[in-house]
Amino acid sequence: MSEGKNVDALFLLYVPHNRVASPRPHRDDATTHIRFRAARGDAHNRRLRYAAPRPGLGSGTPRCGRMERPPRLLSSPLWLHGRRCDVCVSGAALTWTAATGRTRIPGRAAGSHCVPVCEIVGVQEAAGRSQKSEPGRWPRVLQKPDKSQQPAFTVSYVGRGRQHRWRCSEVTFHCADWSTCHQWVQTIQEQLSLLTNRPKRLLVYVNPFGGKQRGRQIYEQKVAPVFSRAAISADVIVTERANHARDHLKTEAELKEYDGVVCVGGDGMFSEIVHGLISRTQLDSGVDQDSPEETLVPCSLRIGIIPAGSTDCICYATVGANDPVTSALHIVVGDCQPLDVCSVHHDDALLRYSLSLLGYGFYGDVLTDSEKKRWMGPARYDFSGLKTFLTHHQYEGTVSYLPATGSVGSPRDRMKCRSGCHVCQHNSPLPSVDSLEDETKAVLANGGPRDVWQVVRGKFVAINAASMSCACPRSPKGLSPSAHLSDGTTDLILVRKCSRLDFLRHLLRHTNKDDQFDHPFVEVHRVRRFRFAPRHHDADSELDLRDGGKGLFGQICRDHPACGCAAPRSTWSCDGETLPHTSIQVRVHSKIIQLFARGIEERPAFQDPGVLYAA
Ligand SMILES: CCCCCCCCCCCCC/C=C/[C@@H](O)[C@H](COP(=O)(O)O)NC(=O)CCCCC
Ligand SMILES: Nc1ncnc2c1ncn2[C@@H]1O[C@H](COP(=O)(O)OP(=O)(O)O)[C@@H](O)[C@H]1O
Ligand SMILES: [Ca+2]
Repeated sequence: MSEGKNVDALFLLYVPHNRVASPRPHRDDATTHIRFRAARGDAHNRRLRYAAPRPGLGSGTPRCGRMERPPRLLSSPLWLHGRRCDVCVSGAALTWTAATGRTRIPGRAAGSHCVPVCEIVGVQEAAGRSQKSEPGRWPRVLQKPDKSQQPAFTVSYVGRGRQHRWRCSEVTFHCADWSTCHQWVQTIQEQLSLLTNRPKRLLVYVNPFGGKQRGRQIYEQKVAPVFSRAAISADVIVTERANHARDHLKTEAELKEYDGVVCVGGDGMFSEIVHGLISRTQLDSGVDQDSPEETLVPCSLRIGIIPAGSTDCICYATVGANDPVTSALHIVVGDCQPLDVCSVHHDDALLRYSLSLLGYGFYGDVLTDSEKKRWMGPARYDFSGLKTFLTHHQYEGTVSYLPATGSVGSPRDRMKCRSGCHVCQHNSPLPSVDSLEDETKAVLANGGPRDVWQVVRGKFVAINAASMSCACPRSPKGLSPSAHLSDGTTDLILVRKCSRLDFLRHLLRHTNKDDQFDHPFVEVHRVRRFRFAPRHHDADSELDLRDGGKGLFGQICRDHPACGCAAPRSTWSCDGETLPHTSIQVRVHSKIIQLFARGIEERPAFQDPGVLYAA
């Protein structure tokens, strides 16, 4: 969800009447455990203040900085770390302020705090002593309230750490009596139940062998507690083989029962989920995926990625961090980030879909070599990367591409895709004719902008298509730093024949601020489609590759490029999987899937500035 959508969500939260004081239906919901009941007018409740929203409010910017005061639903003095606080919840935010200047809360820059309702994870009654959360750590499991102890409730909420990491923070308020405590819990839960974008039931696939083989522990120790705090129920499947998740999604899973699908693993595991969901959606809609000209039907279920793989580039490029708790919290708050998907065909057969990197030459060779060294874990890429760099092969072929005419932005404009990205918003959906400039209308009247295929022939060290930045811990800015998540294009990077030293210079620029495209042997184009054909393309040699490219013929040519028996070939790597053909056609399909993410936040949408509403 973008910052803008956050703001919209806050507006939606304004409640048109005093819900708290009115009698309400009894609801026993196994998931949320909300029990509505009439408010009692006893002595304690008189200390609670209920306020109906005033007409005309709610038009201010609902940030936690200075703003118009939103209508309060409930406010009362409570105790935090033994000190009195004025606590208030509105449809927009939970706020608490130290009652006097002298009673400032230790460890806080100022005595006022604000948590937007849309960033509250959950609320629970929690009796007992005051509880302090440890920054960066998951709060310990709360004890069931012991009625003989002091009544208290704990609010868990999104806290922002460094480098786009989120953590589950918590604050525990102590109340004078249980009645007050119940009222607070009910009121906050009621506001949370109005957030319709939040998932309630998830289907989770865990790859126990991805990355450092910690997928299962990561889910159990870091993610499940967050889901449980948010009252999300999950059906968990630990995969038993490659493509288990894909096949289950494609044919068996009762998708209607879920609000989203989550994978715990790396980019390869995410790719399985995407293939399963896209195939299921196209099958259900009667779309022939083997036809490169078919328009794909977008998938309705959102996908969450809990990073537990080797590269985790999708997570890094869509959230800004590869941190399981951060990703779990993006799922809890119900974020939504559309993504482009490239279909990769060989003639009239779909080979795969690609979301991040489609690479031939250097990255294809790294991937092929690294697959034999899976036992090394994520380090296999460094080992195979060095080996492939030293062999320094070049591959001959023809690249044809269709430039993304009419789209905003270019690969070298340094406009990074961030939360609420205007390039992605502008480039689709297509603008209505009325909104176009006269000049554009004239071009359209003359038959539209001409789609002219461009052709490049030669020897290449690498041919890469980056449909997103492909930022990852190895290269925090990525293969194409200004590529966009959902602009309907992919950045085609051609690294022509060059010396090993020049290629090293190019690679090193992926790790510093210099422009990796600023070399005479590198060109980059933003495209909607492209094709590649290796030199001496013929059907028989494709068959060799279909056997894994490991036939005697293929091996000799790769190892002895000068033998003259045929041009050496690389293999395409598609999001970490090798393709069985070298001759391919690629087409970008815009916004076909959606993630539980919001794009990388430029600045936090909400901060805890210590200054709240203007008086
Ligand atoms: C001298 C230092 C040079 C450093 C250059 C680093 C450039 C790294 C760019 C990496 C882009 C990665 C794009 C992501 C691809 C993934 O889909 C794929 C599969 O991931 P996973 O399932 O998690 O294993 N990963 C790769 O193809 C790894 C490429 C690594 C190349 C060194
Ligand atoms: N239970 C399993 N056993 C073996 N392979 C699996 C299993 N579950 C998934 N896979 C496959 O493992 C591959 C790599 O998984 P991934 O989670 O992406 O880890 P990594 O990032 O280390 O490559 C994926 O292509 C997926 O198809
Ligand atoms: Ca893109």
